[in-house]
Amino acid sequence: MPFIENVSYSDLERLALERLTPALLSHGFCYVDGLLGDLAGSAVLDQVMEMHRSGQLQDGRLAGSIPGVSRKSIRGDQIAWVSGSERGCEAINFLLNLIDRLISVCASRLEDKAIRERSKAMVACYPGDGAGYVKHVDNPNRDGRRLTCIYYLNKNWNPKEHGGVLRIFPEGKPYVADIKPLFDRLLIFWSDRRNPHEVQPSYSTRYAITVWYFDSEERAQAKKRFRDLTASTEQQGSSSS
Ligand SMILES: O=C(O)CCC(=O)Nc1cc2ccccc2cn1
Ligand SMILES: [Mn+2]
Repeated sequence: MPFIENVSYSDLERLALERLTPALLSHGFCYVDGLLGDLAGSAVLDQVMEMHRSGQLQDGRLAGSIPGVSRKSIRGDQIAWVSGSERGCEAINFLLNLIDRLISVCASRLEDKAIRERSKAMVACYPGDGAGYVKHVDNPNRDGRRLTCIYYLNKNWNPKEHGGVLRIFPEGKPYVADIKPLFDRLLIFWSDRRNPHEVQPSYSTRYAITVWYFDSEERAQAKKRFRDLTASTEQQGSSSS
């Protein structure tokens, strides 16, 4: 299905240079509305809704379980990881390519030039049962994730009625930033301790697609630490058995 590329590269480049990069450097986060336009944005929404309808979204996992604390009270999202090449993800793939182009223009001017790779896309749905996501930092311990990019898909979202606001608590700043998860809105922020954030309880179905861009050096070091850790635990395991 051919998509109308409603933003030429120059628009995209201008958006990245004149708005996204300065905001990331001064505030540490920024968002853009009307990224794809209604036609392409709705095509992405339709594909996400079909994934939800067909049961492809599963409960988000926690790093560790806490006895007596229900997972849903910490994070109530249902997720699926997609590369974009799957059948039925063509519009999602179009979105990911556009965000890749935006970030590659930004990366050439941001504090580190090593933003070269990204995660798969995490398609997320908060089912609207009052679940949210407690305050957290995406990358508290240098796992390689540098930028968090979240594309929201929620038409006619009214926070007074539906909640679901993403609240960012910028480190060291006297204010918080309340971001409504509005349709065709792209939010970008530094993934590390500069941006603790929470999703407030959502009372309507709330869809979003997230990708994380890695700093290649930090990612390589994190992978090495993980390899060393698993090697040493296996060694201990074999020596104690
Ligand atoms: O939907 C939003 O507005 C943001 C939700 C959010 O922070 N999701 C999220 C999801 C995550 C999944 C795995 C690992 C870390 C994660 C960190 N954050
Ligand atoms: Mn997060």
